[in-house]
Amino acid sequence: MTTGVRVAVPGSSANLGSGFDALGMALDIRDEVDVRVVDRGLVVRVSGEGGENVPTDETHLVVRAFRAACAVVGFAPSGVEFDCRNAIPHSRGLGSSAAAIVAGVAAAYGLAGRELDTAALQLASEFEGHADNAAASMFGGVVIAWSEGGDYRAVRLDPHDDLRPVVLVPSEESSTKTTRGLLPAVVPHADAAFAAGRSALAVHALTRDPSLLLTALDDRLHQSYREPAWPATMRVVHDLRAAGVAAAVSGAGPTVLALPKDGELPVGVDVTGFDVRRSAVDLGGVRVRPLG
Ligand SMILES: Nc1ncnc2c1ncn2[C@@H]1O[C@H](COP(=O)(O)OP(=O)(O)O)[C@@H](O)[C@H]1O
Ligand SMILES: N[C@@H](CCOP(=O)(O)O)C(=O)O
Repeated sequence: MTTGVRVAVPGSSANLGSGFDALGMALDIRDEVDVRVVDRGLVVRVSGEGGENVPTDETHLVVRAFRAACAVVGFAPSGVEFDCRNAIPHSRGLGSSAAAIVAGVAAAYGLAGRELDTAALQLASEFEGHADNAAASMFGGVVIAWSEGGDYRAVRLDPHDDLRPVVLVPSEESSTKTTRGLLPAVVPHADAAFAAGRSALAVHALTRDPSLLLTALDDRLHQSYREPAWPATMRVVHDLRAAGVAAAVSGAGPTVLALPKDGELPVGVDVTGFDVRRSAVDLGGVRVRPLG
């Protein structure tokens, strides 16, 4: 049995505008976690993003997901050490929590010599509360995620080669839990119909015809309700869209996801206060390899 694994897990952008809680895309920004089985105890070391804020005991999210996955695969380590090197910004809508959870699950499966399976996606999605980010981090590419009678499921799609994501990351944080609380219990039927059409179109635009992205990423289910949490984000989304760039709030915000035709943002859109990062779609999802 392997006594150590290195896990590299991508962040993600969920919703993709019109696909609230359903669509996700993996991004080429990765956290890396080394997990080693030792004689006893628990050690958690964290560097990079969130290093000063996350706990370093059993309540650490990677550890919690690891323990839960160990129970699923029947693996009982005597002791364990975690070295977390984080690159995915926390609480910005780039799927850091899902990535942490997928890292913990993948580490447990890797140490037990098991391939990731439907139970792994189920566990990661239950932890997160929705499967869009978790499936993207697990499988890479573009995902459609759904739940059925309590079971979380997802399919992975190959993104169109021309997708050149740009993420605009503000310094302010926003908790996904908090902004889910801003969503109404019901929406107008016309908005639901709009969302059904646009999200179906988004699947085509993301995989076959990016010229349709501007129309396809238009949302009526979540962004406007959440706007009070991040007005500057919505101003940038509106300005980019008015300039012809497909843009949406990434996940539950406050990052903006843009998919400009050539990967370049137009001059003239004021992005002051945002760290503009050119990215790429991560195609492979979480990677696990033995540690030497
Ligand atoms: N790599 C990580 N290690 C430990 N905890 C993490 C990690 N990433 C995220 N978290 C936890 O998840 C919270 C952010 O989750 P959330 O509000 O869903 O935002 P995000 O969009 O970044 O997933 C952080 O404040 C932290 O408590
Ligand atoms: N569908 C979820 C996605 C949350 O993504 P995150 O990266 O902000 O955690 C939602 O919109 O609540």
